[in-house]
Amino acid sequence: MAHPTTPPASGLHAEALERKAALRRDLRARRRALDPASRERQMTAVADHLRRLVDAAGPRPRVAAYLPVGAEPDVRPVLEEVVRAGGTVVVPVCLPEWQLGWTEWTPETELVRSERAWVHEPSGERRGPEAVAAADLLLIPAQAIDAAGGRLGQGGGYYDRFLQRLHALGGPAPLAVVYEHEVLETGAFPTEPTDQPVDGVVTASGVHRFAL
Ligand SMILES: Nc1nc2c(c(=O)[nH]1)N(C=O)[C@@H](CNc1ccc(C(=O)N[C@@H](CCC(=O)O)C(=O)O)cc1)CN2
Ligand SMILES: Nc1ncnc2c1ncn2[C@@H]1O[C@H](COP(=O)(O)OP(=O)(O)OP(=O)(O)O)[C@@H](O)[C@H]1O
Repeated sequence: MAHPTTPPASGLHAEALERKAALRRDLRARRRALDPASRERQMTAVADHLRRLVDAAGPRPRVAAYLPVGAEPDVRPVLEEVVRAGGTVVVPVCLPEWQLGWTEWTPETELVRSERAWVHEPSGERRGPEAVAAADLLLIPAQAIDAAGGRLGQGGGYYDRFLQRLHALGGPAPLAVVYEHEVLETGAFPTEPTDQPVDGVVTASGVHRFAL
């Protein structure tokens, strides 16, 4: 049997989950249809903003980020620069029960297809949330962010569960990285009590921090 990519829906939330699933399909299609010139322009600007955030962390920056899949914003060039500059990068790995573990990454790290989600990840030693709590910068993927910092992800609830655990440890403020058209008005997607907001969002327009 194939591994389920999303947890079973409880009856109570079924309607909200269906609305989110429909919006996810639209957003995926829009990402794939992005004009290559616009994608390129946005990624260049995003990389400039990310470089400034990394520089502000001082020497040997410690960054927790994601390895992009599909048409997700490509943060990899900046992650490569972090490693070249003597810093460290940790990336997520999908564990059972929709939990995220973390593992160190360099441009040489071999990636394997996750058994649990449509992502590639390193097969090295798994670390817990303390690997991220020690980071200077935490970049997370999203399909959309609303004007209050609400996050629409891939639907696994991986980051909701993880951010809840991270907050108990302190740790860096999570920043989502998305395309400009993916910052939506509040109410554009339903939020649930378990949804963990982000502290800010990085787009081509800049770094915007929400008043939480
Ligand atoms: N890069 C990345 N890593 C991540 C996540 C993520 O969202 N992005 N996750 C967050 O929980 C976890 C994995 N969950 C995922 C669940 C579904 C899909 C997926 O079906 N992706 C589509 C379309 C992606 C797009 O273009 O927007 C695909 O690849 O077809 C990806 C990740 C952990 N690692
Ligand atoms: N801390 C939690 N404990 C139990 N269930 C949770 C928790 N956080 C989220 N969930 C459940 O996980 C499911 C998926 O959540 P949601 O649609 O918010 O995923 P997402 O944030 O888009 O996904 P991802 O973080 O993987 O990108 C929902 O049914 C939600 O209720």
